Amino acid sequence: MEFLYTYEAFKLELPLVSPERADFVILGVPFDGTTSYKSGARFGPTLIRQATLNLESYVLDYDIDIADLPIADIGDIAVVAGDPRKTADRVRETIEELERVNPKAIPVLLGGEHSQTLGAVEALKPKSYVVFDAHLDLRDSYEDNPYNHACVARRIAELGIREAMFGIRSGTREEVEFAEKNGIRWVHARDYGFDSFVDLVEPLPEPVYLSVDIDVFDVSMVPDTGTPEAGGLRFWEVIEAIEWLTANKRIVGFDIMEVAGERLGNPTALTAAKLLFYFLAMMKR
Ligand SMILES: N=C(N)NCCCCNCCCN
Ligand SMILES: [Mn+2]
Ligand SMILES: [Mn+2]
Repeated sequence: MEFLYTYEAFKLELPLVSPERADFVILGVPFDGTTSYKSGARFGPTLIRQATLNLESYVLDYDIDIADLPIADIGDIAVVAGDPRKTADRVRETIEELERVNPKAIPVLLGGEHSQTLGAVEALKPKSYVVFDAHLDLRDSYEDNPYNHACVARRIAELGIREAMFGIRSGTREEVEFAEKNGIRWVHARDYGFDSFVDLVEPLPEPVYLSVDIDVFDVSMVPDTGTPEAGGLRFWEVIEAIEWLTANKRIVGFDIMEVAGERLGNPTALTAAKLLFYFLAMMKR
């Protein structure tokens, strides 16, 4: 099928099916318009897909071969350079197009700036937003733009969607106060543990949208991202949490955002690719 705003990208090197028949639909969002520190998010989708070439499709832990799963790759969103709102509208419209032909498909976004998660959430209308991120992303506006990547959780909260955040280690006093006033619960990276994850996520209503800003991981693992932060989570901490989530909550959408860089095979992309394969496998466990 044809989507209005996507173009053919370098696709995932797995046996692929059409979006009508897929359980999972990969969508690249190469938007890089509001990055405040390190640029290169426009290469995120390509970097992640290319990094998957290094991986076995068989995931040892679950005895699942993701080459056996019905996965589609519908390419990348044609971005409106410099306009995160217009680009996120295209993300929303693309996912709405997909919902019309296959309402059961789970969109999997590869990004690209975190600002673009808003478009996916607007289309999918989850009741809860679970996010791994170094940053609160609760600013009302940043660099004069309310659709900046640093505001995405604020815009999502304003839709009445419940939120829980993990791996946080950066924010402003205003963001902390906004979270407090609006019942947004978050766990500092220093305090993070599996039990804290279950405590916060268990009471959340379904369905859930799951977002991983790649900068949640320690900067040593993910140096190629827009706003890297020391003191992050380890790979298996995030995997164990998502294992619980996929086993216990209905997930309607997933993304891995803020992957950047200009060198193929960079550690950030390798981390994102591994996370992608684990997510797909654990959804079918
Ligand atoms: N959500 C985010 N990624 N936020 C990052 C904000 C960048 C803070 N710069 C601080 C600059 C101080 N001079
Ligand atoms: Mn972040
Ligand atoms: Mn973020």
